[in-house]
Amino acid sequence: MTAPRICIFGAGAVGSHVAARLLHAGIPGVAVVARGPHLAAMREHGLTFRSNREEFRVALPVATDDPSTLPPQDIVVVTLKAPALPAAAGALARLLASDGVAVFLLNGIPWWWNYGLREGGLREGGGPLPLLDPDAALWRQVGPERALGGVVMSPNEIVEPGVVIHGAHSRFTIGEPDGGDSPRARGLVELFTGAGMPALLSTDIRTDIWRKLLVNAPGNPLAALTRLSAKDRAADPELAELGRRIADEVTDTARALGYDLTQHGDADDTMADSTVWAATRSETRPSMLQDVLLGRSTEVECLLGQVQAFARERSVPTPVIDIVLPILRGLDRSLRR
Ligand SMILES: NC(=O)C1=CN([C@@H]2O[C@H](COP(=O)(O)OP(=O)(O)OC[C@H]3O[C@@H](n4cnc5c(N)ncnc54)[C@H](OP(=O)(O)O)[C@@H]3O)[C@@H](O)[C@H]2O)C=CC1
Ligand SMILES: CC(C)(CO)C(=O)C(=O)O
Repeated sequence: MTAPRICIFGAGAVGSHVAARLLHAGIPGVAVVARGPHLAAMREHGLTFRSNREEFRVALPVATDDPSTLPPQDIVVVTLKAPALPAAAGALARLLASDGVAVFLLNGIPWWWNYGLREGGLREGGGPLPLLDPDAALWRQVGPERALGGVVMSPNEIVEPGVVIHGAHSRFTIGEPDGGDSPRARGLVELFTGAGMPALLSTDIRTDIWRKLLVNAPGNPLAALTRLSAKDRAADPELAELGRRIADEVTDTARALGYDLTQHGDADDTMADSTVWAATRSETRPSMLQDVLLGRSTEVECLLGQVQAFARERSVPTPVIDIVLPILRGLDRSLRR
């Protein structure tokens, strides 16, 4: 049997971590789609992975900014930021083999949310979410049936072109939108685990997504708006309280949709670990703060905008999100200019 073709699409912080681990583990058939100075540095010097426990460098056999030069891929690990996804829909659709699968390793509510809903969700059988997939390009071209959901618990940052630093332990949670235990989801979990990236198969990926949102919906916007680390925000009682209130509004919204975030989810131990380091220990800059510092657009809609949209559909009050969201949208607009 030939090795599957695996492509990391959007190798920035998280994607470079994944690519480095797969290549370091000797997994064949790994290609990387990246761009700009990071791509140039990786091509010239390889990709350096650094954490407080280890440092290694891998050569990239195939690295390009033009996915159309790659053969059809069996597995595409998508690590773009959410605002970059719609524009990449056509390239992603062409890159995937007809029976290929794309795992979306992103924070926040994903574009495929309304696919494979079992119960308790919004608009069962509904289609694309306008805030996340405005022209339905992802829904129509990639197709939610080729998507797997992912939750990333792994702080990473590109500190210079060609170098990714990793701030604490990692956990990747992967699941089918319909909660099924499929060979393709299981295969991905085995691939990640075998390459030294602890991974879990989730049979309830939406609950796991909501639970990670409890970290990101308060943490990323407040980090982006204040430019403070998680540790410094946790030390400020007013910011900590604001964060708690956003998390409560996320919990209320999830509950109204049928997701009980007080129950243990598939990735619960991960959440416990994450909450500890995200809230108290971490000096790592959350991904949205990295975006602001680099002058890039932010993941405002998948982290807060869609939560507010869900809340409004279910008449859940979100007074704090209603204030923070327009400010964050304003910041986002200023960065897009
Ligand atoms: N970083 C972190 O610690 C964590 C991030 N996450 C989540 O993971 C997801 C990925 O985040 P992260 O890795 O930080 O994001 P990054 O911005 O670091 O990585 C995305 C990469 O994709 C590149 N890119 C964008 N469009 C294209 C394109 N068309 N072709 C080729 N390359 C492209 C970007 O390049 P350019 O820089 O030029 O735009 C960037 O290098 C997000 O949803 C984030 O919230 C989750 C947990 C932790
Ligand atoms: C949990 C955290 C904050 C890890 O850095 C993250 O998910 C992010 O940076 O987006």
